[in-house]
Amino acid sequence: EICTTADCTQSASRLIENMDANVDPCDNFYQYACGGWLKKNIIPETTSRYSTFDILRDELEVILKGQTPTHSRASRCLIELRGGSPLLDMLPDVSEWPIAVDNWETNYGRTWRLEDVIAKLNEKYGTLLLVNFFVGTDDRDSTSHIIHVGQTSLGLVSRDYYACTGPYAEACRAYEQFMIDLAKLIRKDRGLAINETRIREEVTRVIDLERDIANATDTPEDRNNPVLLYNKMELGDLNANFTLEIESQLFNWSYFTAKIMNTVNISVPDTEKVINYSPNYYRRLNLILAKYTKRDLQNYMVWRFAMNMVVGLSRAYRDTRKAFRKALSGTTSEAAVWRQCALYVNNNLENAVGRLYVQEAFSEKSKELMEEMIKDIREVFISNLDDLTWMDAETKKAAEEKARAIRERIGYSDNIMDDEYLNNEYKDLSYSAEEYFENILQNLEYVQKKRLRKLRVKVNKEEWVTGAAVVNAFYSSSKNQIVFPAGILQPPFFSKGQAKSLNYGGIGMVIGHEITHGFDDNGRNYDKDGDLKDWWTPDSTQRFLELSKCIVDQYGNFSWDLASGLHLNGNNTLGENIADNGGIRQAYQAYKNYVKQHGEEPPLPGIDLSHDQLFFLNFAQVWCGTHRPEQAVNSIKVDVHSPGKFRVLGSLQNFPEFAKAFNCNKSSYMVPDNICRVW
Ligand SMILES: CCCCC[C@H](S)C(=O)N[C@@H](Cc1ccccc1)C(=O)N[C@@H](C)C(=O)O
Ligand SMILES: [Zn+2]
Repeated sequence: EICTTADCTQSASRLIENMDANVDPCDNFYQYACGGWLKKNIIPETTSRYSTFDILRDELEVILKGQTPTHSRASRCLIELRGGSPLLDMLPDVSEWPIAVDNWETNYGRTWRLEDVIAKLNEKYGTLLLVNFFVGTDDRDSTSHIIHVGQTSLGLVSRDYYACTGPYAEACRAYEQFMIDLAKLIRKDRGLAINETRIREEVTRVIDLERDIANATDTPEDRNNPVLLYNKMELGDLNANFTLEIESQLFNWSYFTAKIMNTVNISVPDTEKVINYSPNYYRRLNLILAKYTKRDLQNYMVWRFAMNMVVGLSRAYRDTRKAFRKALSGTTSEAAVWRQCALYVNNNLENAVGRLYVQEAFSEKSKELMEEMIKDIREVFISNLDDLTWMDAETKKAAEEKARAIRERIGYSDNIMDDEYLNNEYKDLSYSAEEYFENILQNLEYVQKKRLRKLRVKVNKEEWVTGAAVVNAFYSSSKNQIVFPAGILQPPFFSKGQAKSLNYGGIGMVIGHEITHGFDDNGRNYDKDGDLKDWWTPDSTQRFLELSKCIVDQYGNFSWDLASGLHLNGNNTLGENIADNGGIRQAYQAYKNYVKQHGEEPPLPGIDLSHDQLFFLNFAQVWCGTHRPEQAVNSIKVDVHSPGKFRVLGSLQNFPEFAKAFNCNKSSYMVPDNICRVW
């Protein structure tokens, strides 16, 4: 008989609302699953992407709003009253922004050193520029931390934007105008003359410099093999082999490292081992530096810092960024203040916020249900190894060991419920209601110092890689750990009262996704202890690469209308696509096992679909959503995930059980001639 509980009724109505039953599921399952959602939902002006996922995150912010003191009106007024002064007052600390001050050469240029500025921006402002110096887990010794130097991030999010043509033209124009407007506004506030021509000239040099830097960076495709990235050397070798020279001043790596690590009382000898993630970038960078002056470099670096800080200042300063934000995300208005605050506080005080969220919204019962599902799906992954004709027995054995070694984290870390632990975590922080901007600076320094201090400390494998109030799930290759924060343990992914078909199509698929990450093009390079060690036979590696190529090509063939027809990057999204393809298979088989053991579930009211079909429908509806065109171009360049629509189409095209569940015939779009399968 039909299930008429509240959970069944609610989930049935949600499924019916979101779908478009007039579409043939075998023609376009995404349109079939989400047609109703797409008709009813318009992207709000304040968001760049709007989907089931984003709505869950918005709802989470509402819960946080209820749990945290609302943002006082007074402090909003104070932010307006203070104008740009909090930023202007700290610029001298980073040797000033030449374009927005007079006599820079006299007051700063003479004693200026590249190492000093990069180091200060790093250790005090958590801004990693030009030389990306950071302390992280040693890929080949996951119990230790080690210094890394990598390539810089870019103001225009991806190196491709610097072509400044086609879909990138407006972003470049807006980026340049943003810098001009900010420089003029600061000079005006400082009562300095504004020579528009001179400002434009200097801004052009900064853009040219950053374009050269962008072209010096390795592409994401060249950085997806962790084995090739792992270049271990001594700190002293950096001086010998990676010369950086600016106006005939040699960059001293030892002096630079000391400048940063002295601030956390850690001495680093020249014999210290470091990892250089991007040797080629540093070789190319030196050639570029020869073309520019100290002033250009300083203009560039302070700009990259200031451009991110205007959001914490008055309206006039925030407005300089509007056109740039529109060009990169498509939004035409800022998110509501309380949402900005909820998001900021969640990102900066994740354990305090996580506790409030868990107390309000998480039920302990979820934990044991999740443990059972993880057990089921882990077993399915392992038993599926037997079917893989492409992997030899030796490699299969190692794969099984790694799969069994995966540790799980569900809901939240017990630490956050421990008052002493939490008070200790925040003991060095002291905020003031009148100094919003300084509070932000305090957080930047706090987080950065915490990271730098880890160098001489062992990796804590028990530490969670995420807060609890997060609608997402994670895999950590160095911890060989899968994590399901409380935020994702809710409908449509999961609810103890909803049908198992929906739970397996929702969170079940997520569980499979995270487990499969341990075996994707990146994760497969790490062994069961999270160390970069090859546990594959050459033959199995060869076969893995061939089968992955099928997925690279399949997703690379998808052209995205919202991104003016740009094709997905099958390489940059490979890991997530392999994870999706594994996840859907494992979750489905786990569901079939469940039914075999416990019998068919009662049908849902008002929707005459089998539970096999409901499994796929719920999986697909997680991805109902749409993007603003600017955001689509942005995400196709930087997001490691394929857009939701293609995550649904790609993974279901590769899974014959889907076609069977919907009786799709061989000629339909959802049943391609050849399918890809890795796990
Ligand atoms: C920088 C990357 C951060 C997220 C990476 C993890 S593995 C991830 O991909 N999580 C999945 C969770 C998931 C899986 C299957 C189905 C639904 C949801 C994910 O897709 N995360 C999206 C929302 C994201 O991080 O953008
Ligand atoms: Zn993932």
